[in-house]
Amino acid sequence: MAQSNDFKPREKSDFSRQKLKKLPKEVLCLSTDVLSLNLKNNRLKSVSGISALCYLKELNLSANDLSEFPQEIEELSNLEILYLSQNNITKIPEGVFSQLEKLQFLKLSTNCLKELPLDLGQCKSLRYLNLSNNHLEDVKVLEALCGLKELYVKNNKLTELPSRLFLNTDLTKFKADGNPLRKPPEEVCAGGVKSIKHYFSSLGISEQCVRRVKTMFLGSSMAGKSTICYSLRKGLPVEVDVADRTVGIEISEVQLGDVHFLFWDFAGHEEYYFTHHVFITPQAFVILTVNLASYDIKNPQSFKDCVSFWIKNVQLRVPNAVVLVVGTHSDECRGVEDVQEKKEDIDKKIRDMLQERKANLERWKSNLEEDQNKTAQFSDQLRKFQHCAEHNIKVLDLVAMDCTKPEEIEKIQNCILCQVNDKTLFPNIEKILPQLYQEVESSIKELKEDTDFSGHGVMSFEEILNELKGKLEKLDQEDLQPILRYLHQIGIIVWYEEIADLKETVFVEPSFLIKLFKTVVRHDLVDQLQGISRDELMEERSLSVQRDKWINDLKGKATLHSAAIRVLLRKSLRKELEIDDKDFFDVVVGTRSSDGMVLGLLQQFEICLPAQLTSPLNPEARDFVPKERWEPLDTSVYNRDGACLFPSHLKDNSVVLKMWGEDRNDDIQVQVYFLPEMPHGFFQRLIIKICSFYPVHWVGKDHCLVCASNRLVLFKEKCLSGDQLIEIRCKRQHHSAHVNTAVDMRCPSWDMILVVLRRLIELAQQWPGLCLYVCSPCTEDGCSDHFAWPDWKELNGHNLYNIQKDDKMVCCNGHTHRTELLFPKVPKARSKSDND
Ligand SMILES: Nc1nc2c(ncn2[C@@H]2O[C@H](COP(=O)(O)OP(=O)(O)OP(=O)(O)O)[C@@H](O)[C@H]2O)c(=O)[nH]1
Repeated sequence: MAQSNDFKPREKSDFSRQKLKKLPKEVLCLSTDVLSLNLKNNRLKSVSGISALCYLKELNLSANDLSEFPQEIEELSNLEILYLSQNNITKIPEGVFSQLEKLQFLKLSTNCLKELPLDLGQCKSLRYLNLSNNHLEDVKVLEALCGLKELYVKNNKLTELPSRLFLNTDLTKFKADGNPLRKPPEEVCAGGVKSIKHYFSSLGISEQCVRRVKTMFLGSSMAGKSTICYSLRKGLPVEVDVADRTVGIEISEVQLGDVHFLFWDFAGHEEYYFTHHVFITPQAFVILTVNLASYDIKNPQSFKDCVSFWIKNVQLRVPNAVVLVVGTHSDECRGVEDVQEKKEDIDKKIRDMLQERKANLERWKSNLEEDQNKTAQFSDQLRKFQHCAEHNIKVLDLVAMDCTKPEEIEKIQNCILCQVNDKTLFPNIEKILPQLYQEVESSIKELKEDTDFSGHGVMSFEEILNELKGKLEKLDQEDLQPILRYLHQIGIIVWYEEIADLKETVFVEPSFLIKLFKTVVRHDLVDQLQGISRDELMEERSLSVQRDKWINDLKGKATLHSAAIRVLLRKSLRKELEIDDKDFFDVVVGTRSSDGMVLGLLQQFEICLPAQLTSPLNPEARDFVPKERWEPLDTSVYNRDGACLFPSHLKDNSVVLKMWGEDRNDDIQVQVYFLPEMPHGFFQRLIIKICSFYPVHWVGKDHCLVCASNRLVLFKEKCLSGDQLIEIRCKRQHHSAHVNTAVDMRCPSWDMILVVLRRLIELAQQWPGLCLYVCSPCTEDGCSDHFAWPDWKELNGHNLYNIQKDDKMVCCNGHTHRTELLFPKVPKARSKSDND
């Protein structure tokens, strides 16, 4: 059809979220001049007739029930943007994409694609392509797309990526996490496009195949983790002194057969759990040690402490991890039968626990499906539940052992080797690496031995480059960056290039860093403070009264003064590492006028919150409004030499409760349920995240109150009928009669609640095995009904205020609520001006 002069293209047609099962007449009767059609979030199984809309430039068919690729799309030759994500498409016929010459943006994520059509390579205009969450094994066809700028292939079955895709295109954004990649390994991909480009160009010179597995030893204190690690390293039983507790994490390298193991021995004492999850990374092999002698079949707490706590934590972080349970101290049990009985008990309880988790997820999924029939769309959430139910942790049957016998050490060694060589359990321990990567790794290991750096291994990037150049002449900065990034990912070195202050610093001895951490994050911190000598105090120009205050503030307010941190760090460096170098102390430990590296790292890991000893709280602090620029308070007025708040040390909520008062029925409330459960330390990390944002705050054990513009928002950890949740509350403003409350109800309190909610969701993403369920409870006394929040993850700030369209909502027990008290809805009068 020729375009006439008076042709005025119509803008957009929106038919999203209407539960459509087929294209309605209104769509088919649309004038053919429509340019953009949104059919997202319906239940369409086909889109017959769509080819009539031949001027379409943008078509959104995401979140529908399409199982076949709609062939008619090939006739929409003007199409530039096509969304087809979140359907069940299994195959794309050949010949469609060769017709779509103008297509620039294609989103096909979250489908069931096993392969790509060959003619996709002919879509030369494509700039953006998202193929994440499919079953693709090969993406070679994409090599031909030389104009591609962004490519996402997360969570597929890719083992190799085509080199030309990186060497011949202008790709700037690329994500491939969650693939069993060997060429390049996932750890190289994590470094970004530049690193992958460097990898492929170095691979051209020469390559090597390495078999490497990160192995994490977890379990309660005294279970025997260090004993197994040391014994495997030596090939003989090694007795560990009872007084010699692992603090933090110990890292070592061991070669067993042709597999190179990186052992991470995690401390079993509870105080250290808080930092563990950061180091529990995908694809690792987990060895869970259980002391069989102290395990008590009859006491459910015993299973909880020794087994289920650990498995649940790993599962939340790495949902498809492989766990080998090793039962130690079998020699101290009451005979063979006792060992066998305990083994069977643990194996059975683990099976039941995993089954229960699955059943719980199914239950919540059915609830959501029921809600979906009544109210809104929950496709994202349903998919997440499905994904969690399908990706189950693999827990191998318990192997009992006596760590004091050489033959038992050999037995466990063979068992570990046998498991990692099982391709069904570990499909990708093999990695292809350029020769240069291996050479740099070996040279860094040699450097560690060098006396100049031994002990701390803190080096600048320049120093490393200069040192290595002595051995590898051609190595330059461009080579070293991606290789260090890779070595950081596999845990051989630590390099936080994203933290401005640490960009130039490389820790070639990761255990040094962990030793520094353990000085501050430890169970006996009060004892440590008490043990500070007079000389050590003098060095910090402090008196013993100050030390008493440090102890009192730690006990009473969970706050550790920066001066105390410096004293403890210096002491630990001198004692454990025999380092006594003032310049080094100043950089690592810090001074009265500048924070050292350790403080920066503790904050980076969200372990503590910078606190002020005499903080000028300002309840009038400017308000946060989504999408608007927000400036924090002028922090220059703060006393620089402050303190750190460790929320995990807090014992009660009295400070918070004093400020907040009683909960009231008319508080605006949102509840976020954690399924299957809340990760350890989640609430404390949320406190740190939120309080870094709202400088006026009060913190308690499991309550936290933040304030801005005289409005208070409380969030607290709760447990209701066995389900764990975080409740976010804001007191309603009470107005005099003449004020239009409806207008004021789009109050900043919702904005503040949403800030907390967004940060919470952001944090939860660090635990891929975690599902969240967000709802507003019915606030009538005694009513347990609630209103589930629909899929809102993808909604932008503006739409968030309109997630429910009706003015009133009624719970299943007949209680009516104004929608704006349940969801952040813009009242009509206000929404218009907002839109303007
Ligand atoms: N008799 C006997 N003793 C064992 C066995 N395994 C470990 N031990 C001893 O138990 C004690 C604790 O072992 P560790 O290896 O230090 O325990 P851990 O799990 O590393 O403990 P944390 O460092 O607190 O996390 C040590 O004295 C070991 O020698 C065993 O199978 N039999």
